Amino acid sequence: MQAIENIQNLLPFDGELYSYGKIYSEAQANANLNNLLQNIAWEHDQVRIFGKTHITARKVAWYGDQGRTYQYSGSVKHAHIWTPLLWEIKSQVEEICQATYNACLLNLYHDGNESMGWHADNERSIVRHSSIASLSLGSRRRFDLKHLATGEKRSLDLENGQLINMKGAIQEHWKHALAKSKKVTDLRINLTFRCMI
Ligand SMILES: O=C(O)CCC(=O)C(=O)O
Ligand SMILES: [Fe+2]
Repeated sequence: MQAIENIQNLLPFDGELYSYGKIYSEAQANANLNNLLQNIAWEHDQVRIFGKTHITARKVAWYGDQGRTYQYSGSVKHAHIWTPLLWEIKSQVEEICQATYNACLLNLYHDGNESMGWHADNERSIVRHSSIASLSLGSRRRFDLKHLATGEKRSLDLENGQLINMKGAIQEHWKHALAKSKKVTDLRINLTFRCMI
């Protein structure tokens, strides 16, 4: 893990993106992945595209502070209460990113066929310009960013145990996506810690 002073913004303008590198050893990252596979209430997501509801192959889960519901993607999400491990990871991520979070969206990609399309996390239910910390566990996958106005692109290979942090105006000016990959045959879990209104 790098000291916070050494961390550089990876975006050229209009927002902030930081990578803290791998915050867990390979063994610890694998142990966390296995724990989350077992103990998270995974379910398939529903997304509406051009008015039609689709069930995603990717699985998701919402966790957060007790009794909270969140407006997200046009529906109300009831958050499960933090598991002991999620709470521990949240505390570690808060310390590294110097921010506090009250919710976590988890995504489970079974292999490289499963992906996430271009989007910004710019819902009104997210505190404006707040930090969204994103922890990767499992298979290495490519994370792409594209500036809305200029088309400027950036890409990062996200490793097992790597933590990144999106902040400031990034969600207003950049979209991001998790690319498909034919080469990836194993699973990946991603955790995004968020500050919801
Ligand atoms: O899996 C990833 O790295 C991306 C997840 C993401 O963009 C999101 O949950 O909003
Ligand atoms: Fe996102």
